Amino acid sequence: MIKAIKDMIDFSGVESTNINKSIFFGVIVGIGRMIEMAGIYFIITAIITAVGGRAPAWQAFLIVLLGVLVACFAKGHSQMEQTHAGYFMAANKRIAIADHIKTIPMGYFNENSLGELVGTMTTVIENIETLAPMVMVRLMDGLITSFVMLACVFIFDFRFGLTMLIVEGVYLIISSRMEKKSQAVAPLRQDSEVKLVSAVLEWVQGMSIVKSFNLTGRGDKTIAEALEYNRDSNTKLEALYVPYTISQKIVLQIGTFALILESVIFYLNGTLSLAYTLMMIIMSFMVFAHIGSAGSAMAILRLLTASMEKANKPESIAKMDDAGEGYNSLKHDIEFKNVNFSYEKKQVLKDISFTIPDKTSTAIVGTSGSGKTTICNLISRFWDVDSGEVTMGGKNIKDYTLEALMSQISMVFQNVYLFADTIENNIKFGSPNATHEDVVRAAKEAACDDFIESLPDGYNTIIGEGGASLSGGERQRISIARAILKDSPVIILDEATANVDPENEDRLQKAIAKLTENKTIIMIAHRLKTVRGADQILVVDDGRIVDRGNHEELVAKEGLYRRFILGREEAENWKI
Ligand SMILES: Nc1ncnc2c1ncn2[C@@H]1O[C@H](COP(=O)(O)OP(=O)(O)OP(=O)(O)O)[C@@H](O)[C@H]1O
Repeated sequence: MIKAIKDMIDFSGVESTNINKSIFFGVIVGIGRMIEMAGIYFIITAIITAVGGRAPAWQAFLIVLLGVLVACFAKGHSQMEQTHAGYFMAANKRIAIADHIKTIPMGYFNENSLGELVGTMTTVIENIETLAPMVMVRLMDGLITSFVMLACVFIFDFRFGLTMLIVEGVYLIISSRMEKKSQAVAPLRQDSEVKLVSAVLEWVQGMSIVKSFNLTGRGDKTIAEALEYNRDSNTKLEALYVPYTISQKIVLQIGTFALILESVIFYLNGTLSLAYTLMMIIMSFMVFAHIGSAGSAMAILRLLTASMEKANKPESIAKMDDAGEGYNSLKHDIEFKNVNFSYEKKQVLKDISFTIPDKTSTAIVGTSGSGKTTICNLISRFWDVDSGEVTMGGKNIKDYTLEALMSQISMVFQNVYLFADTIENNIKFGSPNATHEDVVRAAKEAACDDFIESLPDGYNTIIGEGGASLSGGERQRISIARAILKDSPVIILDEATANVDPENEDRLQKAIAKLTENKTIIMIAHRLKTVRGADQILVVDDGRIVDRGNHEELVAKEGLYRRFILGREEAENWKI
């Protein structure tokens, strides 16, 4: 239990101050309750003895009122601090995870399900958000107040103190057994909740496939299994708790009964005054409330430690080495020197070497799966090379911080992802300080100003998640506007023209020309027109550069490129 409390304090970070404040106010609540009890005792004495008329009873009533006020005031503050700590520690954790995720290699997403991360960021942290401060406060103030009360009762009459000590001792032994027992089952429950989120996420993401291939059976089966696992682990945990919570309740009821019985016996044998007897009978219903509250918190303790372990996991993923410096070269030539690269065990790039001179354009062509996208991903350090090196501006890209490197590169992907936000914010994504005028200028240059203006809310139109409410071409032009606004010296284009209808192609070509003006460009191009204009063409086959040169040089010699061109000219109307 001590370790669990220590873990919670570590997890709460800067918010531990608020939790401590909440515990402090919790103890004040206990003191308020004790004042109430003292007031009740004085009322009883005043009524029984009737010495001094009505005044002592009214004065005693004021003491009870004081106790109630102290308890209410402290309870309110304790609750406020607790809520603040919960929401802020959860928010801090989510931000810390998000910051960490930005610095880990993309390989993590190959090996781990996205749902696992989403489940951690949502359900798991939400559990901690609502439960952790409450458990800490109940546990700490419950234990502290119970011990203070126990000490007071001991001083008042050691016979009652002894009974309370035995009852609370047995109660704590049962609670700690329950806490230990739940150690094995609680992580299963957390795991099952994450699995359920994963299953639902996968099902929703693949909805179009589910519909078009009528695979409802398979999708439903995955969700049904996740639900079953969730139900079983929840039932198992609850079943484990039941005998212990029943025993806890019985022990406290016996404790209350024992205190009442003792009061009656001691009164009858003349060792306890009537006033004390009545007060003890009333107190016997109140003295165990705090230990009961601590016990119920102990039941949730393991669930919380399991949640915290899960929430801490993403931050333990090894970061990419980011110890570099800022980008201080004016040049942006890129060089691959004997680069080898594998995704897990599969080697994809094999001893690749080439140079892209500053402010020139390079088209990468090759068969599907030959490694074109991988080359682009290594330039932006989405992954690190296995051996060899990639340099930019004459320095290994690992010698720059990730932020410095990414500030030099803009990417226009084949599948554009837009965030569920306004069009303006999507364009401003890489340049948060840009003004509205800058956004409009970039949109005009990317040939998307017309369609944006025709939308009911113009630049303030909210785009559906992933850009679902726009056509492929519209999404692509917005992503070009985003890149134009960022104005980086290096542009990576991955089949940027693939989604555009012939009508818009001209405008898009102009947009791309504007984007790439005076820049170092690497493009995975499918259109002959684009490839033809490149200063250099790299022909990739099975992870190797098998040919390089400009269009004229490459068509003049026998090789893969020439075969591509001749074959595709006939087959696909001049598309590579
Ligand atoms: N994230 C990944 N994890 C594991 N293997 C991958 C990953 N991405 C790509 N690969 C594999 O690496 C090889 C090269 O992929 P890459 O995407 O670089 O090819 P490409 O030439 O761009 O293909 P295409 O023209 O079809 O887009 C392929 O065999 C692919 O299956």
